[in-house]
Amino acid sequence: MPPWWGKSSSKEDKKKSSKESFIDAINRKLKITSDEKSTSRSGGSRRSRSGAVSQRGSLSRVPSRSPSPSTQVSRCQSFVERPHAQPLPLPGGNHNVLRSNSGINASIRPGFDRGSKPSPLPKPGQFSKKLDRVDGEGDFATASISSDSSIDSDDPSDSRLLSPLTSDYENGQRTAANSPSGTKHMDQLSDVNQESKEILKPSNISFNNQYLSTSPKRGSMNNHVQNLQIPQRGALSSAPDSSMSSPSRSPLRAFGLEQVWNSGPGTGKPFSDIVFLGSGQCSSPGSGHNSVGGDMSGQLLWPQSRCSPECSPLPSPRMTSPGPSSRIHSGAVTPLHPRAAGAAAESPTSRPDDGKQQSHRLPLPPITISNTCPFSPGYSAATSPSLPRSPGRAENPTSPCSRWKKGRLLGRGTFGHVYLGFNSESGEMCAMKEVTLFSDDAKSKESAQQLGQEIMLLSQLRHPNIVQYYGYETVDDKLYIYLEYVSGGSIYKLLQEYGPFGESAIRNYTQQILSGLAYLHAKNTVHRDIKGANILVDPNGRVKLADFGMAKHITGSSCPLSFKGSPYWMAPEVIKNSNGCNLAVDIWSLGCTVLEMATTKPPWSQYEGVAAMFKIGNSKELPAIPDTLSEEGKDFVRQCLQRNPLHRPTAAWLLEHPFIKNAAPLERPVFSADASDPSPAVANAMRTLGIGNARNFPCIDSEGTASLPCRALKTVSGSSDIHTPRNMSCPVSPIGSPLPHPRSPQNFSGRMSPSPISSPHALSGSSTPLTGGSGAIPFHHQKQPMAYLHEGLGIIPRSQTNFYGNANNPYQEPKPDMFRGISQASNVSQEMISSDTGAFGKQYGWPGHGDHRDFYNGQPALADHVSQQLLRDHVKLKPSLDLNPGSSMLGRNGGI
Ligand SMILES: Nc1ncnc2c1ncn2[C@@H]1O[C@H](COP(=O)(O)OP(=O)(O)OP(=O)(O)O)[C@@H](O)[C@H]1O
Repeated sequence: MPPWWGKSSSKEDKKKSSKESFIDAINRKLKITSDEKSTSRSGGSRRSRSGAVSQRGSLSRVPSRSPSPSTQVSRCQSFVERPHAQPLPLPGGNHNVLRSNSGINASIRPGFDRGSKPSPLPKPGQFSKKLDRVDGEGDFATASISSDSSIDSDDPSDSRLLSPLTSDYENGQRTAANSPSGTKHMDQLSDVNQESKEILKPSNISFNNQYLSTSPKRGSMNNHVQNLQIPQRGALSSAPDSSMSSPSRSPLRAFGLEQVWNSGPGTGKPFSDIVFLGSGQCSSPGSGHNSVGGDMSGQLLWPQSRCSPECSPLPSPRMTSPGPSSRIHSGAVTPLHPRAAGAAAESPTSRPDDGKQQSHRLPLPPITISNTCPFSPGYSAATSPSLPRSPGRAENPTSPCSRWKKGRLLGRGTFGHVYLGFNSESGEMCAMKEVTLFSDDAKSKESAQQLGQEIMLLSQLRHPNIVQYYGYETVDDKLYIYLEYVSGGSIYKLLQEYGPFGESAIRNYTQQILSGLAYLHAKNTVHRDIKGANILVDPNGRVKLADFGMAKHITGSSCPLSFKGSPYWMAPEVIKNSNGCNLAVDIWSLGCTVLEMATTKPPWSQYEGVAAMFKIGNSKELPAIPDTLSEEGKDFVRQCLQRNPLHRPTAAWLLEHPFIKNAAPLERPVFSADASDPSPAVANAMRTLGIGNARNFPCIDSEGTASLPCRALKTVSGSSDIHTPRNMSCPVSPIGSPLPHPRSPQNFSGRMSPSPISSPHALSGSSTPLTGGSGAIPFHHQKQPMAYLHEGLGIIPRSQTNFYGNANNPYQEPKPDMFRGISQASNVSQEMISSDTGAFGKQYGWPGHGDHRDFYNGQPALADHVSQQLLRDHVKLKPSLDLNPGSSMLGRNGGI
């Protein structure tokens, strides 16, 4: 028995106990009600109409089985994703195995792996030796662990750029070109270390220059893996550090200072992150793993030591999540449940007599039924009370969400891993974000609250340019968050694959990003991690904001200091810790993202991480802007990159910028001739929900300012006055559009073949330097009295206009003629805007001056008007639904 098993009993007990509290905390956070439970249970008849439904009632309440194998094995799950992992044998041949390289055409292929042979099980001793050897090599890291296991290919700091151990799991090819970099970086680390201490003095950058010392030895690792790897207070974004939670992370991939310092273009490690800890907890770079999470008191971390099993072909028994396989393309993410998957062949901790645990339906029915299955009538973001786990549930295919099977790995993030989910009954797909919960950490309660807050926030969002949240559930020690599946990958990935976008694509994508941001900001919520890696694109060219791990609802009462984001996209005020929690930080990041789309790199990428942050935070310089962008594009970027956040236009304003207004529409409309019909999956879900005529399902326009029936889209899709009807996807379709694919992103840019990543140095030679925030902007200086649209909240007299009105922001000199045409906006939008503005303005004295919108207290600001309208429309059809924003209705809608 491996040595760690000796401790597992007590630790497992402890963990189990703590997990309960963790899950309870989430459930409390999401306001579980017995009504929800009742509702979902009573939905059996309705569920029966949908293949996607679950049958909660089948759950038994048999006490939990012995915990040791399941959790141990599940932690080793990642090993099956390793490059050389063999397909697991599927006992009984009765498997529903998802194997798909495409991820889109996943199909159930019973017995697919029947001929596969498991890899020989490594002996524990071998494993220990391997670790020890690795440890010995890993002492270069003097302090702890940073970062996550994220080798998400979407991430600019993708491990492919860092290590030969990594590879493009999309292409299934190892990327060896950068192989020397890792060693080089390690060698440089000590020098860099000293340099960083200088650079990171508080006088320069406002965060604590503390290093979390931990031993690179496994002793420390033990502590890590026992903990819920989610940063504490305020670190929504900083998910559990996967390097800790998932030792599978390669040290060469570790994101810490070593990457920041070596992330310049010459290093092949662009856009790496510095990892800050919130009060000692790990936070890790965002999916880009260039994200910085944690509060300003965060601590700078050193990269992960070489404890990573990636140094070893053997899986760590302490893996908390699937390891960052460099051949994830292989689709080798086993559909087996973690308890079965890792144990069967890959894990040294597996037990040969565990066959009865090897269910092939993933995820297994939850131990704690947090909510019902997405798309099921009983589904709700709210949850039902925990239920004891039935040992027989693995064999019970009728439990909630049991029809959702975990497919290939889509990407990795700070919180965990994202898999394709497929419902073999309905054919629906979704993205399953898997987060491993370890809750014996003393601060797990707080972490649970954060995670619950993120889920709560997501559940409130519904917009065609925001990845739709469907719901969540817990299975064993894992939390699954179900999201709309966006199959096209991220902008970052497209840039890496196809090179810079053409201006037409940039305009179009930017418009959609802005639409999502306008909606988000209207809810007084800041994303805080806008960048190419966090923006997904579907095959129709529709853009979806994703990764709300750092999102924050800004309440009027407090705005804690935050140091969140991805350094190269991070606004100066965030780095300088001066009012870094404001909506305008997203606008800055958007400007960086526009440059990223134009050049494949964010601004200041010619500087290594900390130097770039220093530049951003302290220099008056603004980045070069490529001449490939039009004057309108350059101006748009200048608007976004104004150092003073108060001078940055709002998202709603920017939607009227010529760069956006003149954006060419998609070649093909999102909606076909029969555009009034939602996708079959949605229609099916609606029927299941008993909502009524799917053809009248209301949609949200891109600004979150309107709620229109889908059928209206056909009419307004050609209108330039409403920003994004053509980009609407209404409503969320877990399957995707049945429409033929319009031009692909590469066709936007006209670049069919990958182009080399342009050097920022080269760019500087052919670019127009930006000179401060108020450069030569033609319309910027044209002043005339006018009304302003503030975050979609209404026409606001000039004298009251402020881009980001709040108590801390003095009014800004308006941007007069910038959006001259706004008052001539369509009647539809005008009506929607003005009708809401009055009430809101009266009630809150908008804008600013201390009063803040509080969408979460039931006050109907315009953005919420959309949700309210949605709900009202639903209620007309289903009067029994609860309109209370805090009720399960929102979650239920979100589950469509
Ligand atoms: N809805 C989705 N559809 C398709 N792929 C997705 C989806 N959500 C996430 N992914 C993939 O998974 C990756 C990681 O997801 P995401 O960034 O949301 O995780 P995270 O843990 O929140 O990351 P971060 O470290 O940035 O906080 C993405 O880069 C993307 O490749």
